[in-house]
Amino acid sequence: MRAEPVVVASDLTRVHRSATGETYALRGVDLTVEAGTLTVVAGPSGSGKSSLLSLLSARERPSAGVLEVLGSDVAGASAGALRRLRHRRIGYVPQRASAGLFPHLTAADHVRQVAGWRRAGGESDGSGLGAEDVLAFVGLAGRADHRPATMSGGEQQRLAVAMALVGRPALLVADEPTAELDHRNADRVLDALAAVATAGSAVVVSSHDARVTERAERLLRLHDGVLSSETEGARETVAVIDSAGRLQLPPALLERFPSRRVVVETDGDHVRLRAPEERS
Ligand SMILES: Nc1ncnc2c1ncn2[C@@H]1O[C@H](COP(=O)(O)OP(=O)(O)OP(=O)(O)O)[C@@H](O)[C@H]1O
Repeated sequence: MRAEPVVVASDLTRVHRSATGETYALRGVDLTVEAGTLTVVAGPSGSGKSSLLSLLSARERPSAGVLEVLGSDVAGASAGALRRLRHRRIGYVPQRASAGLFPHLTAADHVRQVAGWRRAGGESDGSGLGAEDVLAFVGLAGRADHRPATMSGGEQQRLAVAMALVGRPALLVADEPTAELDHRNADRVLDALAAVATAGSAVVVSSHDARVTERAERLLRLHDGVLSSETEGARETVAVIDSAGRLQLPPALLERFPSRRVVVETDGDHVRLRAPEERS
C-alpha cells in the first residue's frame, strides 16, 4: 500500500501584509511531497521560496488554499497543535541560522534540546542521528561546547542543520542551507540531507546554489510565486499547469507574446500556442 504523501498543497496562496501594502508571495501553488524524497525548490530572489518553505514547515499558515502537512490541516490546526507538530516531526533550517539559536546554549545543548522535543532522548534511532551523532555528521564535534557567539556564520548554519537532523524527522525543510558554506562543508550538509531522504524522510531544500540543484531528485522552479516547472531525475523538464488551468511560460518564450495574448490551437496530439495576428 502506498503511504500518504507528507505534504499535500493545493492552490496555496501567501499574502504578506505590511504598512506599504500587500505582496502576493505565492499565487496558487499545487504540490505533493512524498516520504523518502529530496526535493529542491529553486527560483530567483523574491520568487517565494522562503514563503513556501515557511508554510511547508508549518511555521506560517496559508492565506488561502489547502495545506496538509503530516496529516494536519495547517490552516485549521490550533497554534499548540502546530507547535507540537513542528517540535516532534519537522526539522527546519532557517535562511538565517542565527534566528533559530539561543545565545546561552552550547552547540551540544541545542541538539539535546531538540532531541528532547523529538523524544529521541539522545538515543540513536539506528540511522546515526542521535543528539551526539548529528554534530559529528556536520563536522562540529569539536565545537560541542561553543555558544553561537563564538561560532562562525558557517558553523552556526551547520548547527542549524544538525538540529534539524536529530532523530530523523518525518519532514525536513531547509531554506538555503549551504548559503554560507565552503565546498567541503556544503557537501557534508548535502550528504546528510540525502541520507535522511534515503532513510525515509521527506526533505525539501530551497537554493540558488548549483551544488544543491544538481543533486536534486526532483527540482521545482518557482517564478513570481507560481510553480513554473518540474524536473524529476533524468526525465524531461515539464511546465506546471495549476489547478486553475494556468501555465507559466519561461521568460524566453514569453518574449514571443509581446501583447500577452495567445491563440491556442489543437492539432491531433499537439497543442500549439501562437501570437494572435496583428489587427490593421
Ligand atoms: N514579511 C514580509 N512582509 C512583506 N513582504 C514579504 C515578507 N516576506 C517576504 N515578502 C515578499 O514576498 C515575496 C517573496 O519573498 P520570499 O522571501 O518568499 O522569496 P525568496 O524566493 O525566498 O527570496 P530570496 O531568494 O531572496 O530569499 C517578495 O516579494 C518579498 O519581498
